[in-house]
Amino acid sequence: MGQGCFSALWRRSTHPADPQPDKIKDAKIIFVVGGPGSGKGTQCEKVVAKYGYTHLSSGDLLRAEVASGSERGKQLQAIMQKGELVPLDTVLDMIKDAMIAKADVSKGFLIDGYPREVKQGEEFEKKIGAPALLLYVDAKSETMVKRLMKRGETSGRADDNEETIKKRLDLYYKATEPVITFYEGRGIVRKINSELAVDDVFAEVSKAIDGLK
Ligand SMILES: Nc1ncnc2c1ncn2[C@H]1C[C@H](O)[C@@H](COP(=O)(O)OP(=O)(O)O)O1
Ligand SMILES: [Mg+2]
Repeated sequence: MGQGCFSALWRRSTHPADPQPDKIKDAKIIFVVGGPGSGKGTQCEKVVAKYGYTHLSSGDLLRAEVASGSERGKQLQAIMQKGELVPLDTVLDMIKDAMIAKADVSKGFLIDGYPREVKQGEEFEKKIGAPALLLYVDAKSETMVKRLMKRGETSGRADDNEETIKKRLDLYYKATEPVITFYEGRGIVRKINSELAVDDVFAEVSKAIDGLK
């Protein structure tokens, strides 16, 4: 998406009188939650191909915004360079803008990498809507480390190195696992065994999505 388009959406979606956000009010929303390297992105790609959902990865959105050189990207980069957390509202507004942009063509939305903590889930529901399903992509921490180290050989991602991987895993167990417990209370969590081969994992994912209709 060009940055001109993005900033236009940014202005529109934050205007209180604008009808645009209504377009996503009834959208089918799936949260995809799992540790780094558990296979979220891999499964989301397959869901896009089979079901026509739109895949929105919060990390990809942030990285794309930085790469675009836009004003918002520059602000994000400055925050990230200082080693500070990107504000919750910024990530959420980016997701919301991307959802509005795709509302007419999408069968539903896969929200990957968000919420990272319970508070983010609550804010999402206030500003956008409630998820119909939470796919809990579950792999052992040894498996995640192994996959990330391998991904790091080609991903070019600065965070795919042993030291950062440990930190990301710690944060995942501390902050993100409570998200799963929170939504278990609502009965929308489907646990997916991501230790299996990609296609076998996808068979479980498909069953969970088919169960939505
Ligand atoms: N079921 C599976 N079996 C083996 N490798 C897998 C796998 N699912 C994903 N991978 C590989 C692909 C990537 O190189 C790496 C991390 O996957 P990913 O989809 O990028 O994870 P995430 O988006 O959860 O961080 O592991
Ligand atoms: Mg990913």
